[in-house]
Amino acid sequence: MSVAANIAPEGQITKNSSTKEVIIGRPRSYGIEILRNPILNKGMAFTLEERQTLGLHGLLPPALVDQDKQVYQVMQNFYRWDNDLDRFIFMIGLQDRSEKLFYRVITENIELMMPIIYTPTVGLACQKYGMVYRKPRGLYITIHDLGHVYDILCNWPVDIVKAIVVTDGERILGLGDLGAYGMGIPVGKLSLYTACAGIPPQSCLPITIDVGTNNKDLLNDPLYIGLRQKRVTGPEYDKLIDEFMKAVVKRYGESCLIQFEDFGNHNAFRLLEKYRSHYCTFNDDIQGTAAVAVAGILSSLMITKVCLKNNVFLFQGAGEASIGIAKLLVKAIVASGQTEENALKQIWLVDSKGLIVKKRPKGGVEGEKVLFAKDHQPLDKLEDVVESIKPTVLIGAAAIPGAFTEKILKDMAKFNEIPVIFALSNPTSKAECTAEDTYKATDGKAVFASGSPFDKVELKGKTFHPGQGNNAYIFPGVALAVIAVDIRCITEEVFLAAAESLAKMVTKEDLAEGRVYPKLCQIRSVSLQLAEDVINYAYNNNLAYHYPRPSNIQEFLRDFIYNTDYESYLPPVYNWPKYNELPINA
Ligand SMILES: O=C([O-])CC(=O)C(=O)O
Ligand SMILES: [Mg+2]
Repeated sequence: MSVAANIAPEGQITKNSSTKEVIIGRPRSYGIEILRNPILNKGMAFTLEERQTLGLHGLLPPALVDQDKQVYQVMQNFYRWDNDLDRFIFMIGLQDRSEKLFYRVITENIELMMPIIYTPTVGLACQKYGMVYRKPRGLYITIHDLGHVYDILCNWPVDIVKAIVVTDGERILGLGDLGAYGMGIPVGKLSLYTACAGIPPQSCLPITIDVGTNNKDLLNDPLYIGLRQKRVTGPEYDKLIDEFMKAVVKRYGESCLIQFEDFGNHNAFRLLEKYRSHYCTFNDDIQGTAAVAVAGILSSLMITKVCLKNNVFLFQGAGEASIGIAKLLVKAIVASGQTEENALKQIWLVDSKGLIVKKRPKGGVEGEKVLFAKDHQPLDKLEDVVESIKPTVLIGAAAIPGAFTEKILKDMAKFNEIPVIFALSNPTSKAECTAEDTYKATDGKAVFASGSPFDKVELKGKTFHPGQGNNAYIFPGVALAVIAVDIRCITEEVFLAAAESLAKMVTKEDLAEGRVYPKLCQIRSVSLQLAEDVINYAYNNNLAYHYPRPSNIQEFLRDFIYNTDYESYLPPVYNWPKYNELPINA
């Protein structure tokens, strides 16, 4: 018998499935539901009046614990765990219990928490998602749901969603195909929407599109939570994505932002080109990463003092990140007054077949790579390429750990007074080299940044501060701008504006310490400033639909920002006359 069938009108005696006669009518109190709802739950911070009014009295221990003390209690628990995966599970548990407390803890301890709820730990959590999974968070749309995607979106209990992060799990960080286990990424990215840019969590929706996985380990994993089949590709895949895009607009309107995350290379570029001018969408791995890397390059040139047009850029990898960065870099070079032709000459790429040159013995050059193919003899090994073209800036984004060998790092220091080395692959285990390797091999001369965090390095009595060139400096601020002023077409120039904004926020002190990004502990104020700069760019270039243009953008944004303070659930006190003094109707 269904639960609904058991519920009788208030006070009526009925029978439940266990034949005992009980009063089942409307429960006297829904208080327990409030405690079970992470959006409403304040735990022991409910006041005595609230406990009595809401039917919570007796359901909680008698002590009152305000939010400050709850934060202290959370942190005490957090430090008890001796590994990051347990800390991740603990924090997700908190998110499931009390959303406001979760975001207060994350926001106030962002430097400590980001490596847990985001890269690198989120990567490990995705690899073990079958074990980590506790409660539903986000939507799963599978290839078998073709024709019903809108109905699934209608099952999401929130009617106003402003932003979706979607993955199909094919290339989760640098870890490859994790199928439905990839859900950790949209969830983690959206947590940063709130923690870094104050976007209310209720307006965010994580989605995993499950078309199967080609990861044999997962197909044999008894805990796997996704479809146990090979990836569906081709027209059927495209049909599902197309239906998904249309269903989002039907359910949430054309202003709903759709952030693509961790799709395979072949789909990422294709889908971005297909949808970018008709939908409010961007690809974080192509465009977000591009903006953060270009920002890092612009600020590292403040240290090296080599002007943009005199640099030689070499990319290890020619996938989403490398091509995205290379293309945005061309725009940055052109914006500094050079021709596109000259800008392209400065940028070299290496893929799995070696240096990208026009005539390759091992097959041709395709797609976006064609732009960057050079008239040069083919070279297979990165070491030979570095020796031959002598880059000033070396960027890794192909998830090949150790790709930047000691010889390469030493050569970079030989060819440049201050070499710039970015090991951007995630998580930490996939970085092309470590911060320590870099500083040691270059005798502390290099400017270094990585996608996932590295600790500071002590060398010969000096302290080096590696920067974290992660798109987390970009996507929350861009998303806030997009949502706040209704930007419906997110152009490449928006990301250039974001990159310039981020580079501008790097201070002289940061540069003096070799840091090419603002300190991570400032990421919240950085994201808000970046949002403001993007909003100004959008209004100046007719991209914002929100009308009229706010006169004070900071004040305007403040209205949007999620507040982690608990609200009172008691009714407001009205200034009415006493009831017995009210005139009585004749
Ligand atoms: O998630 C991150 O840390 C950065 C990113 O988008 C990726 O590596 O795919
Ligand atoms: Mg990504």
